[in-house]
Amino acid sequence: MSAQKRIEELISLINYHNEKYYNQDSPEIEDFEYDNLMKELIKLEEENPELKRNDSPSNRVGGKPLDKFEQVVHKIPMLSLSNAYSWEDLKDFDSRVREAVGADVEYVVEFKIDGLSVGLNYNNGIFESGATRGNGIVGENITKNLMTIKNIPLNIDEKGELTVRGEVYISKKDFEEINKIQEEQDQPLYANPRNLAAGSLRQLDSKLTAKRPLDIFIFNLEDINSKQFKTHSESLEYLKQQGFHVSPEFKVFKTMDEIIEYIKYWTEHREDLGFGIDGMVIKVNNLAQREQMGYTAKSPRWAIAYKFPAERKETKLLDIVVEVGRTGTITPTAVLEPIRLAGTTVSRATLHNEDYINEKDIKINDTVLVQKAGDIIPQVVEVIKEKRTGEEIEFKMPEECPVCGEPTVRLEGEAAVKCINISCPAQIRRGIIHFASREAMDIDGLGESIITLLLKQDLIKDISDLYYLKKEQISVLERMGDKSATNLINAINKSKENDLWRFINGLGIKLIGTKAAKILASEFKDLDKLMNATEQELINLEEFGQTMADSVVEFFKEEKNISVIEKLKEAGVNTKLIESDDADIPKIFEKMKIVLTGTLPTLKRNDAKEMIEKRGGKATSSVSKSTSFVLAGEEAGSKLTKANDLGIKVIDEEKFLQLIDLKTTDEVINNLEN
Ligand SMILES: NC(=O)c1ccc[n+]([C@@H]2O[C@H](COP(=O)([O-])OP(=O)(O)OC[C@H]3O[C@@H](n4cnc5c(N)ncnc54)[C@H](O)[C@@H]3O)[C@@H](O)[C@H]2O)c1
Ligand SMILES: [Zn+2]
Repeated sequence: MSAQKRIEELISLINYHNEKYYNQDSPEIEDFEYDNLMKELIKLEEENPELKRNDSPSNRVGGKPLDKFEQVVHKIPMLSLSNAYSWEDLKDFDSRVREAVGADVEYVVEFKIDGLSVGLNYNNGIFESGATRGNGIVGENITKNLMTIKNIPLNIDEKGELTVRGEVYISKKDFEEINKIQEEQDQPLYANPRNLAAGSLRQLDSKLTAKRPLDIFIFNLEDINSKQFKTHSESLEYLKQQGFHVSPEFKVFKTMDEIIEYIKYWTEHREDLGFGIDGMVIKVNNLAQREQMGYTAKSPRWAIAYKFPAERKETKLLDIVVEVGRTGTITPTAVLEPIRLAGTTVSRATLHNEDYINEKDIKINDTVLVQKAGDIIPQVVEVIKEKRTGEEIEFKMPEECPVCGEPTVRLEGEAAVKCINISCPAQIRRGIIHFASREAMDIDGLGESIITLLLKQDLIKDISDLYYLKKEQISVLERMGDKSATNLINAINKSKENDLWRFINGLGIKLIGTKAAKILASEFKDLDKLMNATEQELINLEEFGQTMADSVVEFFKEEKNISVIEKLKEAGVNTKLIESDDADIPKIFEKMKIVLTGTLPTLKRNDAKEMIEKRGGKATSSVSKSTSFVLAGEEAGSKLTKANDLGIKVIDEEKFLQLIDLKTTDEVINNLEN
């Protein structure tokens, strides 16, 4: 695969996983797999700078804010942190700092709390509003939910305007307890305290948030209009006085050697803490020096996060069992002779996937080294081969789903073996929730609780059954009535008219999110055509690659999936692209690749994009020889330089608006040449 194609695919995949991790609080892959995708992308971008896209996730923070919450633009951008994994990384950081601001440097070292970042705004002594990090620029307004956290003061003495940033977290004890309840109720476990904190805080109903034992540590004063501080440590002391629950144990140091000693101490003792930390954050203390060093698009240059290595111990691997996750991934889990590790008793460890087991040559009855990393869930790192006795038994991943019995698949280029049967009981509830969700079929009133109820009462077995529900079946359910039953039936019926991309997205094909669903809908126009698409046709699509193509092909091979789709069609659910009035718009940009860059004076980026697409053009993000023209606004940056280098026509908004009124492609070309 060409570098360009792979970059495109990596961007699609990373965006997809960002969406799952940051927006749905339910990652589908392990952090280390995600980090590998990101590393591969960064490496390819470094090797091919001309292919680097402005919208690459490698220069952005986190996910995108969900529109179920009110969106807020942060007064101060909420960035991420760059990472260090070794003493050497820390020393490099130290050199960079000293090079930038001189030898006289002080650092503050703090815990890196494993939670969710929030910003809090105060004015006139009152807590006014608070938001999640979102994409760093725009976050979600979660003020009401934050008000339920008792360690967030609602009133402070400071009367000026100020913004603080902190980490909302959940204690280790509560994390373990909640996961225990999840396990008892056969619900998915939370991967780490961060996902749990995030899920709890981003509830639409703050009463639900109030039920979760959330707490907060404040770690930065972002902005204050009534005072001036010289150092970060001074500002933290001040925040303590104001009644904030400031990150404990922060300390000031002069040299990296002392910092390393301090970090070593906490590496040993972090288990004594009641809350989870996944590293230590080192920050330049002097605020003027911070300003001098500045920021990258993603993180401050004056801080770095040191991530703890995992703790390890030896034990016996008694058995390997498999579990089908809510996304269909079949994960092998090691059953261990219990040991104490990093403060908790460990009797199970994840083996990730088939390759992992093969690479490490892990067998039942082996003596293994187990580690607990930032992810909380322990893993088997290696087999102690010298301790083999000949009693070891080889393990094979199941060829059939242990829950529904359908054949399992392993997609090209993917590590996971999966059950992709959309009516597999192990994943059905989640699949239906996804189908009805806003980004998919958008069925009003069909939320998690009613879906659970319908499943419990055996009224539905898969998504197609929704369209066969009768009002009388619903109105008798708990907390439903005649009116809400009618509303629900109407909403379900209305969704039959949805455009094709919603249907495709709703199917929950692995790795196919909203964006990919839209591409598939506009390319194939008809579900039947998509169902017969070849792998090569799919790979050729923009932003697609082998892994995604494979996932689509495999999905439509599965007989169960076909029968659900047939049932949906019979119910009258639309499976064709809805060609809107856009049909009348002349396709003057047919076959053209148009790059949008910078901020346009009046048009919003998305609007310009839509105008291009409605006229048959492709709005792309990287300038190349095949670019037809560039529509540039203010601060257009590197793309503009590149277009000029390649001799590609650059136009402004005014000119663009002239083009829009033309009737034929020839007219456009003539106009561009003049
Ligand atoms: N598994 C997946 O699908 C998936 C997807 C996306 C991201 N991820 C994981 O998420 C990580 C990236 O997340 P990130 O960008 O939030 O970075 P990060 O969590 O590694 O570090 C930045 C965050 O640390 C927090 N923090 C805690 N204590 C702090 C302190 N004392 N000072 C300053 N900040 C403090 C802040 O909230 C800040 O936002 C990666 O390691 C990646 O593996 C996983
Ligand atoms: Zn199954």
